[in-house]
Amino acid sequence: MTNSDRIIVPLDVPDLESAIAMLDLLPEVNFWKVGLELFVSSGAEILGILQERQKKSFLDLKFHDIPNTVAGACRSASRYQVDLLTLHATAGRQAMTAAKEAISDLLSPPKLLAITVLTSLNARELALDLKIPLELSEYALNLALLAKESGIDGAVCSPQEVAQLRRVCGEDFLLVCPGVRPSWSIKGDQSRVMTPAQALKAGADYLVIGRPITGAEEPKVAWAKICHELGDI
Ligand SMILES: O=C(O)c1cc(=O)[nH]c(=O)n1[C@@H]1O[C@H](COP(=O)(O)O)[C@@H](O)[C@H]1O
Repeated sequence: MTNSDRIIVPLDVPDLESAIAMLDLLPEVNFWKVGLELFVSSGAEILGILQERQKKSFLDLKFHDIPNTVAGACRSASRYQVDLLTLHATAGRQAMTAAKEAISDLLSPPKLLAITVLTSLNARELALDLKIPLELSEYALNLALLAKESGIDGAVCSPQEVAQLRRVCGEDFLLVCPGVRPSWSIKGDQSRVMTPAQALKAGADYLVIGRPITGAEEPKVAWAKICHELGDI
């Protein structure tokens, strides 16, 4: 796999037409993420389009509910044949175990990823607003280990925690990092960031890179620049 195959680009757009326009603009991208904005506005149609175009897909709906509801949602989402699917680790052990169990009899179930600590949060918010009494990195590690123990395939974490998670959770645990910013792009609402090269070097399997590409004046140029920085082009 080349480094550019490790980049997942989110289709964070308000409607299906904009999503298709983005796919047409960036045929080089092989892995796309469909999140709340597009799924809530336009439903599952985009997932069929990605399949027709032989692209890999990540359905990022971040389920967070009681075990029965999370399990049912994962089972329902699996009908779209996506490669990756997210739920929150803070839903707890029972919800994660039930989610895994709910898709265990399927022929090609999606890999389940647990959200640890959102990359937009900083240590101050975690301590003062959310009243979490642990260091941010320790909290992220605890959530990742809980996910692993519950049979979840991997975690979503910031690049700033990925080296530690890789060390403790092992090579087989899938680690996907948003919060990735090339040196030439702005952070926006992301808080715990690293560059694409740093994030891969730290041990990420996949990077989620959105606005630095999709919000660029010329998305194709931004994509090529990132691939070049990763040594691909
Ligand atoms: O689950 C995610 O993908 C996710 C988790 C997280 O902690 N932080 C995070 O930014 N994301 C998603 O990753 C993408 C990041 O987009 P950009 O900030 O535009 O690069 C968005 O689609 C977010 O929904």
